[in-house]
Amino acid sequence: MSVIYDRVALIGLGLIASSMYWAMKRDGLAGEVTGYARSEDTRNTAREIGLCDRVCDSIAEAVEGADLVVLCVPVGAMGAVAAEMAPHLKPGATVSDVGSVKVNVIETVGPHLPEGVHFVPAHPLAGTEHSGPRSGFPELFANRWLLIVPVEGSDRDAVDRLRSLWEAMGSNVAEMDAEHHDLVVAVTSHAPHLIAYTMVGVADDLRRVTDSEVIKYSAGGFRDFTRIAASDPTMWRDVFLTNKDATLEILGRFTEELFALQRAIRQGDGEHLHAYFTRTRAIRRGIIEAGQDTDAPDFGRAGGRKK
Ligand SMILES: NC(=O)C1=CN([C@@H]2O[C@H](COP(=O)(O)OP(=O)(O)OC[C@H]3O[C@@H](n4cnc5c(N)ncnc54)[C@H](O)[C@@H]3O)[C@@H](O)[C@H]2O)C=CC1
Ligand SMILES: O=C(O)C(=O)Cc1ccc(O)cc1
Repeated sequence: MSVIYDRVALIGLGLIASSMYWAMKRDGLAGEVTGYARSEDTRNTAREIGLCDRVCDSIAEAVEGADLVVLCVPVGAMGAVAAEMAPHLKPGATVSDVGSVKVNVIETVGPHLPEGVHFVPAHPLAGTEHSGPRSGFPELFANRWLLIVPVEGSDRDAVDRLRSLWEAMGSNVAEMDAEHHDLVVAVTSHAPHLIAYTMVGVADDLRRVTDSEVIKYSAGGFRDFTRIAASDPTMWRDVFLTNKDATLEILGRFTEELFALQRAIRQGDGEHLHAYFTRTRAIRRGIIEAGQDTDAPDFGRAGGRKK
């Protein structure tokens, strides 16, 4: 594949930035890629493992001359990072990010960017419970969604170029407005993470069940919860603090439904439980039949896993 950006700067060298670097380098999508992380330890690790063509000791040096700058730091750090780099951006550069929340990032980053710099926020719906510079791998984005959230006046060419980079890294790209994005991910990602954190916390509190039993007898569902609950605490603290309204809205609805199911169990209302589970099963089957579950094994269904 051919070079899409001559110079790319990655700010924050963790799971997402390192996966982007390995994917871009594997397929020759970028010329020189510079990197910066706040901690010296992280910068040294990056140098040691060859993450980035040049690891810089300041943001100014990293973004100097870059055609694309991607902010890959926790959502709560985006505004401060944008303020620090803004005076050093090349006119005509594109600034993007990979944050899990979009309204807050647009509000905190946008005002710092000078005229003539194109802001194209984005969010890869791909990740793992691992973090840091050693955790990335080039296939992370393959067959995963990448949501682009253009801001008012976003330059069409800048959006299309960023889209072509993510498509070249294997993503399926869709565009969405910021409020809608934050509500969608509150349902599909943020509330589920909080539920997993809570369930693992409950198991940990329940002294009558020992840790070894929790691990030994974990069936699929709880095992997934423990994996999710091992995710980076800083990243997830920032997600909940910055996607507050949408997450609280979904958790409010969740609690109401949970109370209704709790009452059905207490009252022995099997009809309610059966009807509820029948409805949720139909939703899952609908997703698989529509070929929208890129994770599900392909049991010969039409469409199958996206290639
Ligand atoms: N981990 C995941 O599964 C996904 C994460 N995201 C988003 O991507 C972003 C990055 O996440 P990860 O790569 O997972 O995080 P990570 O924890 O692996 O890496 C974050 C990096 O940012 C650096 N950093 C933190 N504060 C900084 C600051 N003020 N200035 C410069 N560097 C700073 C850290 O040292 C670290 O190198 C977050 O905004 C997150 O919401 C998006 C999709 C999936
Ligand atoms: O590891 C998992 O199950 C995830 O859900 C990964 C993930 C985490 C945060 C995002 O904003 C997008 C994807």
